[in-house]
Amino acid sequence: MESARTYSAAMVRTRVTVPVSAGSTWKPAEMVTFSDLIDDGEHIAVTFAPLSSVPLVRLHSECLTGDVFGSGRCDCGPQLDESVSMIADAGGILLYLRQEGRGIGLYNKIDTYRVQDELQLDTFAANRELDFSDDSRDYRVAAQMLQALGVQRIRLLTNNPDKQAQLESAGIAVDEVVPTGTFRTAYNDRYLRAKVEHSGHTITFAEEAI
Ligand SMILES: Nc1nc2c(ncn2[C@@H]2O[C@H](COP(=O)(O)OP(=O)(O)OP(=O)(O)O)[C@@H](O)[C@H]2O)c(=O)[nH]1
Ligand SMILES: [Zn+2]
Repeated sequence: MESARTYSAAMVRTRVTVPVSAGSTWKPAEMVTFSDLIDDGEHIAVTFAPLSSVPLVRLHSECLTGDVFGSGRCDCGPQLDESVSMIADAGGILLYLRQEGRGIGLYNKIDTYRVQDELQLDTFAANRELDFSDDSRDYRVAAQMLQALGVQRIRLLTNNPDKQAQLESAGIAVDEVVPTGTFRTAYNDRYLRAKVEHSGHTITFAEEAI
């Protein structure tokens, strides 16, 4: 991967409008693809009008098990639904980043699930058990996508401080961080607590039993 200073500008490749189901209605969304992204991934931007000069933006890392199949082991599916609704209402951009398993890929993530179950490890310890780093995601590609869309300042929808830090290092001004909801279940409670302990996510836990 090229360094932050030397990567070339990405360009918009194709824009198409599709109707997207958001809440109880359909909203037109533009699906945008790119050329010359630094990691050669097929990342996609989904934009909803109106786009203000400081749009609401979500960087969502791919999670096939949660986003598509509704797995309750994580909070990705409900976070994605919430993001689409909020951005469809307010206008803004969802960057759907093909960073499955915090960057290690789908099969490796499922291997870490097996290790979590067999050795009673949390999500980060299981990565290390299989010789992966805690989190291999590089968000410079998201900065490139925003710059290709002409966006320099954003309101960022996340609980993950690393997304803000990496975007700012790559030249995107984060004027405000908007927290996502807390989508806690009996199945993902340990996963959410590990995110707070290991990567400093700001997640508020209600005290009631689940
Ligand atoms: N390696 C690994 N990856 C996981 C596990 N559970 C979920 N993931 C991945 O974690 C990522 C979560 O992505 P996001 O929801 O965008 O990021 P986040 O760090 O939780 O930050 P915010 O949701 O923005 O607060 C996805 O790529 C999932 O596939 C796990 O147990 N192991
Ligand atoms: Zn997930």
